[in-house]
Amino acid sequence: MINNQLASYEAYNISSDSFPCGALVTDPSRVITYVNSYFTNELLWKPGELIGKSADVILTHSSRIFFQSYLIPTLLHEKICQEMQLIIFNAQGLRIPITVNASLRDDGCIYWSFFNASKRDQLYDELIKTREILEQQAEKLKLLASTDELTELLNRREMKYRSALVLEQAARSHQSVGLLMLDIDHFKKINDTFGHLEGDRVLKELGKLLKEFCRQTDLVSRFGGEEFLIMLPDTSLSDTLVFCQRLHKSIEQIKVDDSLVTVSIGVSIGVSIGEDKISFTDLFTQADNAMYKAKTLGRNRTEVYAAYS
Ligand SMILES: Nc1nc2c(ncn2[C@@H]2O[C@H](COP(=O)(O)OP(=O)(O)OP(=O)(O)O)[C@@H](O)[C@H]2O)c(=O)[nH]1
Repeated sequence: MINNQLASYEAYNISSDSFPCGALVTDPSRVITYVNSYFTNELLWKPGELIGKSADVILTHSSRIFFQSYLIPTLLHEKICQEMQLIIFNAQGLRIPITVNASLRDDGCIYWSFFNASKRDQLYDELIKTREILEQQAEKLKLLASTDELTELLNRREMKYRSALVLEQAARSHQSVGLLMLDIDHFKKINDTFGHLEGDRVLKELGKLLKEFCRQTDLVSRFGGEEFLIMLPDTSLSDTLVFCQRLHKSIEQIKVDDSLVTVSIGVSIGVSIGEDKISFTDLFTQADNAMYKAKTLGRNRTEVYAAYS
């Protein structure tokens, strides 16, 4: 039966040279005793450069360490190891990633099969790159979903969400929270006089100023057209009012001009203070009422919600 099979292999001229992988045998001293023609055809080694040499000649430094410290002990113990990853050199010193299967025979010789894994590594690289791109896109989408495009401040939805969390935390730790509703005065006139593009520039500049003016822990948002909402965690009424006075001074520095007129920006601010457990909607309504009071009383000023004034 076996003789018949060998005969049929011979008929097809099959030998280990026919397989599209490297075949290599090492003796008990890890000296190479056989390589198939894959090493010549694909890896450009001449058989004379390998036969009689230690297997170390084809291994990179780190693969040699892995070979000695893991592969050989595993083979001695299990007699077989599969799908191990190594890097070998071709005859020109090029590093080739390979997958190795090996079995240890009773005579101490090890039979190795080497599969070129360059394509698999390329695929891994492509997958890693794709994952990085997707992560960056997800990050951008997250930012777009939570920020206002023009000013890059938090948008209305994100502000509501984060403010509610801050209020919950403040109620637990019995801290007061300042909420400021800030509305640019006569913004329609700015648009009408200087154009919408200039109006947009003012919104952007104010957004930048607010971001720089506030602490990292404050929440700063563009809540609507020319309305900004700011939440100051752990801030009392008196500290909030000091903050507002400084803010008015700072905002006055923003100018709009054309060749004929120069105008300073003014804002009306409404303040409410969350001391006990209060919902975002209630605190917001209070600040909004106070802001309308500031408008009514002449603009470019801060008013506090009636309960505190
Ligand atoms: N350039 C620009 N203008 C905007 C934007 N969003 C809203 N506006 C304008 O802001 C103006 C707001 O006008 P009003 O609500 O009358 O308020 P105001 O002129 O500021 O007057 P007071 O608030 O009473 O001081 C309108 O002209 C809107 O078109 C924006 O994104 N860009």
